Amino acid sequence: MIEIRGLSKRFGTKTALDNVSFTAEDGKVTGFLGPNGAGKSTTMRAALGLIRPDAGQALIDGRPFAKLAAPMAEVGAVLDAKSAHKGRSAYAHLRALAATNGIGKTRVDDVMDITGIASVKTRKAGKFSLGMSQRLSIAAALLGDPHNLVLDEPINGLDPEGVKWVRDLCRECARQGRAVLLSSHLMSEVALTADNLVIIGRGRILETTSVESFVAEHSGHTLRVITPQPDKLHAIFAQAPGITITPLPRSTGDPQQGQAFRIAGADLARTADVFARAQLVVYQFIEEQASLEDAYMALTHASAEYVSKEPIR
Ligand SMILES: Nc1ncnc2c1ncn2[C@@H]1O[C@H](COP(=O)(O)OP(=O)(O)OP(=O)(O)O)[C@@H](O)[C@H]1O
Repeated sequence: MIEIRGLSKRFGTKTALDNVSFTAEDGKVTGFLGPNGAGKSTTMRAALGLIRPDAGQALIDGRPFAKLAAPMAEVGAVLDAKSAHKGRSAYAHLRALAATNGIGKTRVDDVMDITGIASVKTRKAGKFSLGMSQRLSIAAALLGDPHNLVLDEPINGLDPEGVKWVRDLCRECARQGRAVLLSSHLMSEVALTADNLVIIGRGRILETTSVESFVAEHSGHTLRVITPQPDKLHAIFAQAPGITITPLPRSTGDPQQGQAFRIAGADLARTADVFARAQLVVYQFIEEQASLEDAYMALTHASAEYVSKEPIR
């Protein structure tokens, strides 16, 4: 179990973490999501004792990293895929790590098999593609057969087969009872892999929830309507509890006249019937599948540090 308790960290005048707390439970994959610069890596580095927080603490199975008796057996980490010595072969890199941590040769062979890099064991790490480097980092993380895994954007650079492999590996590790903390900035990826979600923006926790709850809350159908009679539209649903009407910005291809709205909580056929009986004029009426990515973007947009303001010209 990885417990993050009230972590705060400033770099100069920059607040990287502001009272961050959450738990990555045993037997679960915890997706750690946030836009660039949100504080994911800083939190993970603090959990691994690489950064000293200004306040709060991070505990691995109840103890700070510095107090772990056999760190590689307790927590394995992928922080930087390209951290291996460029001039060393993959095997020599893993062998050196194993030797300094009292881990035998057979485990080196095991993790090379698990991560699919046995056939390139003699190749220098500097010649590895980003995807192969990710596999090598994961092999190093697994060396000590750790009870906890901290994986910072492990799918970066992987091809679809590699992405699926990381997903299956995370699921299998959780099934074996390990705590897996997996960072990403892609909701679509995390939703397929994680049990729980921790969403962070500008160093603050925005939401901690389960994937199941997030999906149930955000992936429903909504209706999009464009009407020149917005007052009439509001009047139709004025007495309808559970139905919300939100004005939408105009999209490319929308009719020139009328105002666009999203209607949540209403059924397509019944709404069409109500519109017909009320003689509401509509220029467009469609059912949309709200995407998880949209919900996540809406949640984090206000706290995104790097947002493009201009379209590409
Ligand atoms: N060593 C450092 N010195 C100064 N500022 C730092 C340092 N490390 C991180 N920061 C700043 O702290 C904030 C959080 O950074 P962090 O790397 O934790 O974000 P992240 O969520 O991992 O982002 P990304 O997805 O881009 O990796 C950012 O504004 C970053 O610029």
